[in-house]
Amino acid sequence: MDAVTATPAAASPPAATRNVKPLQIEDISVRFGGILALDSVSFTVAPGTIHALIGPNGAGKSTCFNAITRIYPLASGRILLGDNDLASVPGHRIASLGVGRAFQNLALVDSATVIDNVMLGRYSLTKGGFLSYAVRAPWTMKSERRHADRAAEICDFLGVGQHLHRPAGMLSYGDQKRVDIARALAVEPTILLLDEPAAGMNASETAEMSELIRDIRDELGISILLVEHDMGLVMGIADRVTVLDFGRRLADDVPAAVQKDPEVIRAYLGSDDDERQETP
Ligand SMILES: Nc1ncnc2c1ncn2[C@@H]1O[C@H](COP(=O)(O)OP(=O)(O)OP(=O)(O)O)[C@@H](O)[C@H]1O
Repeated sequence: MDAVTATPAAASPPAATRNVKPLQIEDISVRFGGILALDSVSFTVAPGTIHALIGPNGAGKSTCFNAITRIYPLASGRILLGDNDLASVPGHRIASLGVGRAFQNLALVDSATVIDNVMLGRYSLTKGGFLSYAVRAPWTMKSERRHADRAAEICDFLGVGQHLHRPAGMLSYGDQKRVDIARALAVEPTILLLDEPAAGMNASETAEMSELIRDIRDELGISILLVEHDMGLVMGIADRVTVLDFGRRLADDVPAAVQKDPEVIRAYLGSDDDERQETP
């Protein structure tokens, strides 16, 4: 669907069931040698909202996700989740601060069961971490039961509760996507980063994914930052949209306004000599 013709979302009030804080991206820049992949980008994900980050190929969307999760260092700027400056904590602590991330290329262990994959996301919440569970230290058994129950509950919520003891690799692609989101939700995040959740899906799977993303916002009350090329999905569910182009912020507004923005239309449609065209 074209960026300009997708149907805007009906206004829906953000839920507030957890202690959800704003994610503030303040003037961040990321550099790869001579390439400025992000150039002083700012935007705020308001608590309990679905916020889409869109832009043509190479605009800097994945770089932004990787900066938030500390995979890439910032050249400058700040990323605040509530009072916590994410840039000042080690990468492995990001999940425990409340940031969950589901990946475009699924981050599942195919041969492990669904429940074990989701439990992998859970270890960031445990005192002894993965190792004490791996060696089955006695003090971990009771808490493992509790965490497994919660992991199963999350799988039920995502509609994959019937597959708990099947190897993840045996599930359909759509169900594997759900398990990957369950793994991200297992850290009990206050913000969930979703990287192209509808990639590779047909129209009915995409509609189900839209529903699921709405449910996560409305029923869990957490914020969602979404990178997605399917403009039908984005304009249908996002409360707010930030548009990047060549590493710069081009627009930041409600979907209906972004769709009419001439700069955004130009970035997506390109000019006659622009090779970056894509059909969102
Ligand atoms: N690890 C890296 N090393 C060098 N350059 C990189 C690296 N990651 C991204 N880039 C460059 O940074 C720019 C932004 O890339 P990025 O992957 O963030 O764009 P994107 O908006 O996610 O694109 P797409 O929609 O195609 O995934 C591009 O010029 C890209 O080539």
